[in-house]
Amino acid sequence: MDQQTAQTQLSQLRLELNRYRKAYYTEDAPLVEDSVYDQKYQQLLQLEQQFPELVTPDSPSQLVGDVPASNLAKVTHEIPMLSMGDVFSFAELQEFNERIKNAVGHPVDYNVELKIDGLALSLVYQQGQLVQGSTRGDGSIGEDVTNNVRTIKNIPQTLPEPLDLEVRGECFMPKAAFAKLNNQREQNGETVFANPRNAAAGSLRQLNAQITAQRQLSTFIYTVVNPQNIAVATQSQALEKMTQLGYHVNPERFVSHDLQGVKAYIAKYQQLRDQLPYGIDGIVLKVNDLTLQQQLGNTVKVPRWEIAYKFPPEEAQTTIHQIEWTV
Ligand SMILES: CC(C)(C)c1nc(N2CCN(c3ncccn3)CC2)c2cc(C(N)=O)c(N)nc2n1
Repeated sequence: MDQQTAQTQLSQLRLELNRYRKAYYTEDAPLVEDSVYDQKYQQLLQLEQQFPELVTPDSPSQLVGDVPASNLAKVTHEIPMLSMGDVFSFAELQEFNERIKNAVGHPVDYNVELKIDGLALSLVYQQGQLVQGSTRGDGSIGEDVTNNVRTIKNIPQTLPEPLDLEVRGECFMPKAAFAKLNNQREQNGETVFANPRNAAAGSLRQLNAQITAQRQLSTFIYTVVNPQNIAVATQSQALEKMTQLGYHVNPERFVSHDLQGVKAYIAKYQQLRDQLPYGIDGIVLKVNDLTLQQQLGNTVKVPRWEIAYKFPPEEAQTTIHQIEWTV
């Protein structure tokens, strides 16, 4: 069968199966016999194994393999994990900059960071000991993944200072680990993950931490929730301090005094994107001065002092060019 036919059949099967699932799980009114659902589902799995590049995140096969959220204990975030405003053009970044300049009354420095394509993670430490790891969830209530984060090698279990701290970052699966995992799953006749972000989410949200331990997850930490505890005045100093405390912080960052530097950074990483050993889906601009961040405050869901610039979706990856990166 050629890819085109497979694509047509797969989208038809996804439509039917998602419709059956919806009827079965939400309207509690099955449309077809289980045997019909299973037969079509097996058809989908076989086609996806033959054409893994055709797997999409909305495929019914992407829902298995990780624990349904309901099985993990819930965690309430004392400080909500806010969303990020998104823009899709440099002109919109300039508007953002103008808004900030008007609100603050003068130009400001921005800390510019890569936007890692993973899932947000919160880590709580008491007296320098890791006591809780949780996912973002809906921003207020996430899932307890403490046992699972203890298996992630670049998360410090103990800090060099007895600090009470909450840090947040992105949990991701490196591209090489993702390729290896999907090959293994294909060999074992299991479903494959559509992309590294789904693979990271499915691997982190496991009831069995031993499964997480085999998935080579990684993190980049990007914020301290209570920076007053580490005596820093800017986002860039906070990231330096977190590096000293043993956290894995993304090195591709810099402080920009104007948007020209940001423009060059965007061009550089849009070029380098498919050579990075991890997925990115844009860049993040943050007012560097933490006092100004407080003054600017947050809207209900989004801080006023940061903005994410999203790259256009990456074309389907065919090969992964790896170059040595200091990560
Ligand atoms: C601390 C703030 C709120 C400014 C913040 N929030 C972030 N995020 C919030 C929204 N998130 C989210 N996730 C799912 C649904 C809605 N929002 C996912 C993370 C950041 C994500 C990255 C990254 N990916 O590399 C980053 N370098 N800095 C961030 N900084």
